[in-house]
Amino acid sequence: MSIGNVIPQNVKISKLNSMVFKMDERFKFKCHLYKQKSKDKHTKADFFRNNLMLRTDDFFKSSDRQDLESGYILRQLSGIVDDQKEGLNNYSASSLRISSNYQKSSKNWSLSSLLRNHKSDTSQENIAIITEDNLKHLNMAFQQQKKATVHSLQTNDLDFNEILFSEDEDHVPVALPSVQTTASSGRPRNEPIQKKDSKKFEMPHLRQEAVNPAPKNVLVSQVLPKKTAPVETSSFYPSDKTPAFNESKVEKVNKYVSSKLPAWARDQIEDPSQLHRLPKWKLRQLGIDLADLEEEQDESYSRVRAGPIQHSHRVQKRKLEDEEPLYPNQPRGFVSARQQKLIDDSEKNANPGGTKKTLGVRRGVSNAPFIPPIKSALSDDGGNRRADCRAKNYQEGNSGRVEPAFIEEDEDFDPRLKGIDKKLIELIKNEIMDMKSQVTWEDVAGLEFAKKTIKEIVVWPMLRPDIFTGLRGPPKGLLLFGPPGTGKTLIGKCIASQSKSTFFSISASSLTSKWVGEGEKMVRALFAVARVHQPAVVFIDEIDSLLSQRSDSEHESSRRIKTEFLVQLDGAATSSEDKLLVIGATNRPQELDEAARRRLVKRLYIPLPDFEARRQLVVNMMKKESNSLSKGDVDDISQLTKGYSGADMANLCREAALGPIRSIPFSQIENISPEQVRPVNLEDFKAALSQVRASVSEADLRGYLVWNKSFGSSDVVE
Ligand SMILES: Nc1ncnc2c1ncn2[C@@H]1O[C@H](COP(=O)(O)OP(=O)(O)OP(=O)(O)O)[C@@H](O)[C@H]1O
Repeated sequence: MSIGNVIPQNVKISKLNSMVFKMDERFKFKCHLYKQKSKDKHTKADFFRNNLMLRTDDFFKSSDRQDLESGYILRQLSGIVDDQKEGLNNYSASSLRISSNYQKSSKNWSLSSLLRNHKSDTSQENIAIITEDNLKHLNMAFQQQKKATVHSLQTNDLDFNEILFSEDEDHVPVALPSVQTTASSGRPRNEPIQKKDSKKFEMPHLRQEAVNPAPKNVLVSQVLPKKTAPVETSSFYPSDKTPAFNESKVEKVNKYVSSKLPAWARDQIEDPSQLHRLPKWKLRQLGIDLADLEEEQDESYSRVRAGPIQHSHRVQKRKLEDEEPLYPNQPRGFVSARQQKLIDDSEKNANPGGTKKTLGVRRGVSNAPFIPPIKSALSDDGGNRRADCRAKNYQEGNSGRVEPAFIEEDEDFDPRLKGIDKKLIELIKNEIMDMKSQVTWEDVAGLEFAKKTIKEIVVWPMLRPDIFTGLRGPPKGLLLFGPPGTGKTLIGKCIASQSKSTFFSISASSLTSKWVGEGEKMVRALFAVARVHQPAVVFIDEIDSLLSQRSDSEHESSRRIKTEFLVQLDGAATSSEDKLLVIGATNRPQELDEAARRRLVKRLYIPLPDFEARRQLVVNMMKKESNSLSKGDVDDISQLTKGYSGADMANLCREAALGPIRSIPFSQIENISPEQVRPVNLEDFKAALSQVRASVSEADLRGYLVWNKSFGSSDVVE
């Protein structure tokens, strides 16, 4: 009787399809599992063969089998075994070819698609390749193979290590005996195949197994040692190795595998305590991935300990150091896609410290001890190279900037920069001011109170950190506010060159970025780099544009920058040990956010220069120029320039210095020597006064005075 006879001819494909689905819930479930879990084609082919084997087994055992089911199984068998090119009969090397013959990996793997693929084969001729006799014969051979396997396992002929610890993923296909195909033998299709003994049915590649008869692709029950004949644990491990996990881990794996086993496979398990010995590829066929268990454990571990990156670390460590696998069947060197992703992520983030991204908390910043800028006893006894370096700079009269080579070396190892983009670090480092031109306190005309206060809170604590401790500790923020051109930036430059600290000159625009999210990263990077280079001063000109009052209408990104700045300036995780001073300069103090105002503890009014300051300004500026100004002339100029800012005074001096040039006839300009140019005199200043006016209005000044009265740190005599 041919197979064609057992398939009702009047059943339409769609009907057949739905009937098969109804009848075969188990297979459907496995297909589903398979689709979920399996990624590679090897598994697909193995899975298909395994299911086919199970089905064939059931088919022959079942007394009340349905004709339809029989027909379906036989159709599959006929396709797989007898396909002219890639059937099992012609199976050569690649197991993938079998599966790809029937199912492209991109397509859904289901019975319905299998049936669809066979639509064209519904003719009796095509599906009746195998006769019932053939199938009986197949079953017989199959049973023989099964028996041989079980026998091998029981008698320990089999090398358990090879089965259980095999890293070879290229499985031998199921031990179905081959049958003669029309193509290979030219035998009429519905003619029964002659009975042959199982040896003769062996496929070429299976013949090699005679040396080691273990079929690698066997049923669960075949792989598991029998309860009655337990295998010594020691035989599962190479003698010089101990099991990679302890007893509790074995239990966990057993429990996990047992819980994940499909019902049909669970029925076949004879000894659940040996489930951990199943090879990984076998587990994968069953839709179980031990990496999931590992991850579950790691997640619970990391919840208690350090955070999720710990896991990837462990995986990475295992990969790099080739340490013992977490479970016995895990092949060395094999890393699952999920594990690889975690490794890649952790490498990408370059965050081996495992510091967790937290909101409002300084990343990975330790409470680093303060490093004094001058050579101290601490550095003498090998305490700190940076202190030595800074002390060297100090002694040599260099600016506060540390040697670039040293910075490089230092940063490579500084954990405070971990997790911060290297490009941002570079950008910030470019903002470090190298004060080649020294600015002294004498260059700043007037502003005595401001200078004294700044010396107190900036320069001295940097030079003598041992004295300025506790309550005497310097503030973290200083605000210089006042009319434009009064010397706020100049004071910043002076601090940079006088305090022997690393000076970062930052403008609000360099901290903002068109890329959303980059701004706060810049702020974070700024503070991290500054902490690495402490003692450090961060000078932010026009700070009002960065820390203006927060409002509902403003853009989310600028709001985040502000928040990050405030947190970095004085947040939960900022350390009081940090020698970091932020100096903000603004001529719009009333626009500052109140939280920022609070953090900028010292708020110094930098007023317009008074009479004495204007005098000093004129003297300072004119000393480089040839002039004929008497003391009285300078007093007159100072008197006439009331309300002028420092910048206005500088402009006035420049304008006055052009007076002698203007007095030279145009025809002589080309030939005149510098010595022949007359000196600057009072008349030039008087002429210049009509050109250069005060830039600050009375109304503006009143505004500053009011704000200073409310929030300023100094009293100004009006
Ligand atoms: N007190 C001062 N002593 C000496 N020079 C001064 C003083 N004030 C202003 N100047 C001169 O004015 C120029 C501009 O000053 P500076 O840039 O420091 O002003 P500012 O207060 O920062 O102005 P803005 O608020 O507009 O930024 C300086 O280069 C300097 O030449």
